[in-house]
Amino acid sequence: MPTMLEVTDLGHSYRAKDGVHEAIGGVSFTVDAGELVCVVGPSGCGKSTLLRSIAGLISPTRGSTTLHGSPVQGVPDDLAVVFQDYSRSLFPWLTVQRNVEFPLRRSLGRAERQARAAEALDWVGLSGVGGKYTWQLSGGMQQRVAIARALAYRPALLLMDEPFASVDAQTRFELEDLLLRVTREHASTVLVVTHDIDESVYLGDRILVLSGAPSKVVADLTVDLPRERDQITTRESEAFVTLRSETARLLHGGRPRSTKPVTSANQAEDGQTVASRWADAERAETGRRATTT
Ligand SMILES: Nc1ncnc2c1ncn2[C@@H]1O[C@H](COP(=O)(O)OP(=O)(O)OP(=O)(O)O)[C@@H](O)[C@H]1O
Repeated sequence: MPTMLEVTDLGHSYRAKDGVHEAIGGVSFTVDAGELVCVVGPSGCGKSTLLRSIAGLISPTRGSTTLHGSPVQGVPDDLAVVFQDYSRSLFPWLTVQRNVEFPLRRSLGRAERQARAAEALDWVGLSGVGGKYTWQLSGGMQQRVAIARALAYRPALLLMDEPFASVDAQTRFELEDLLLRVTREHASTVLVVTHDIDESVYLGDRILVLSGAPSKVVADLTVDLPRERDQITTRESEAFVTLRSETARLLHGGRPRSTKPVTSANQAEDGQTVASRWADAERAETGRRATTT
């Protein structure tokens, strides 16, 4: 499969009251067309910053991103983002149908826009609710509207930032299955940021494990599970349990089991160096938070 996304030595620093805070410390990876890649990392390591940089919403302080070969400078036309907080990303004064049509208003005529929105609502099982307002729907249904809106746009890359963190556990499972079904049916390329290790294994073709800030890729794990997944049998399988443990171990500063570099694109780092820097960063972050609260 051709490379859809190429992130090279991406770094971002914020100006803070007490100086400069380096959130991302030089991250490199690629995502092939049709892949679903999950990004996990400790809280505050810069996952959202990474996603916002890839989306062109902020300018990284170093490195570069290309989307199907074109440098990302500003928000690319063929990219869609789904955020955790659906209540802030959907417009309460528009109907569900109009919300889904909204990003298409400049690129398509009315009839085609309506057809695309209706089709996307059908993909997410919401064909009957196009005339309702978003506030008349449950949280899970609202997030399905947000997913439909992103898919109707037919993006080259779908970015998702903790997309299911605001719904209850049962709805989360349903939305995970919905995402797997619709993105596979449409061969979508997806990058999902999540803090949930189980979710990263359940959804991903690959998992990128980030260190604490300034974050780096400490492991690029291939999810060796059948593409057809099931909330019960997949989660019970030995391969799932093993990969979940390995991801958790790496997240808590364990050394990558492999002695070879974690990704060909990532600057090779010694696992011990990463682990100890991670612990240092977490201690610094805890101290920083304690002094600011
Ligand atoms: N606009 C900003 N200005 C200054 N610092 C920021 C800004 N946004 C984020 N940060 C800091 O950058 C670091 C990374 O934040 P980010 O939200 O990207 O992390 P995260 O891994 O997504 O966090 P979480 O898992 O808690 O959602 C944090 O220390 C955060 O406080």
